Amino acid sequence: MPATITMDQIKSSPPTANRATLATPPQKSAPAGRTLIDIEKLNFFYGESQALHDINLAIPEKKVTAFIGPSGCGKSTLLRCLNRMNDLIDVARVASGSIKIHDIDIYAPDVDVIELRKRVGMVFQKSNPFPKSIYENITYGLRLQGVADKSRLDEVVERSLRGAALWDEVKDRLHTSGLGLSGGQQQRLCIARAIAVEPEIILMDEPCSALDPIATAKVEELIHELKEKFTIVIVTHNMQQAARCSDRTAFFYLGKLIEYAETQTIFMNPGNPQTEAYVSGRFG
Ligand SMILES: Nc1ncnc2c1ncn2[C@@H]1O[C@H](COP(=O)(O)OP(=O)(O)OP(=O)(O)O)[C@@H](O)[C@H]1O
Repeated sequence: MPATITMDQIKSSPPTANRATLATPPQKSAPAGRTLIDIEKLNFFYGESQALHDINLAIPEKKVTAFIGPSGCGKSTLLRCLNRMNDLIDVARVASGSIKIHDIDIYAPDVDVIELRKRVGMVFQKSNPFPKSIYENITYGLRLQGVADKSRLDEVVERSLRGAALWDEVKDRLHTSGLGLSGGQQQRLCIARAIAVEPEIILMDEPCSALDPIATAKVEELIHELKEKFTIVIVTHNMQQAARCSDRTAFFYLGKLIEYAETQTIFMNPGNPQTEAYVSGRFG
């Protein structure tokens, strides 16, 4: 079972006073299920250019939440805010607002970012296995944490590969290069690598955009299975994929959250004309 984020795990010291001074947020759509990630009045800039405007979003646990919207609307930026990957970009900054996971502000100065990224894993658009064996790809994160026990590593490799629906295809070639797998297998290997360290949340940035329809179907099926254990947030350009895979959908336009609701509502009965125009293919 994946571990739950605790204060001790993602924080290196007790809460600071500044967290309590955040302004009361305006009302936001309530998620179906317990809120795990709570985004409040988030304003984000690249240099002088504002990429996200006053985002309020409550993401439920153990569900799949899709971010959709036309190119440049800020989907990936918001996704990367959730595990502070944007910290790696010099000009990027959260100007105001907060993102809380289990009620802990992940931008508080005392948060251990490495620990946060362990709890909030990421799978990218293009699969990026390390140029190492399948086995070493999966065990890399654990070894960094100092785990050396072979039977424990073997067990994690099998569990992670089974979890990523890849075990049967690779169990006889664990010590061959991960780069020798097909594109779809490589993406599932990256998912296996992400779940090996037992995150609670998995962020996926267009995970199927480089895959053919068969590999895409496998990853979509996998996403469906993974939500039993993990909270998943997925960015996708593919409307059908959002409709098939997700429980909740957030539609963004020009850096603003336009509508957030049950996926079925967004696609069948959207409340906003811009959402309606986008999901029906009239723009974007
Ligand atoms: N590293 C960066 N430096 C400066 N501006 C950036 C950077 N990354 C993204 N932006 C800008 O921020 C805005 C939002 O980009 P983002 O990539 O989040 O959008 P997106 O909705 O994910 O787009 P796409 O669907 O094309 O991937 C865009 O105007 C983009 O040009």
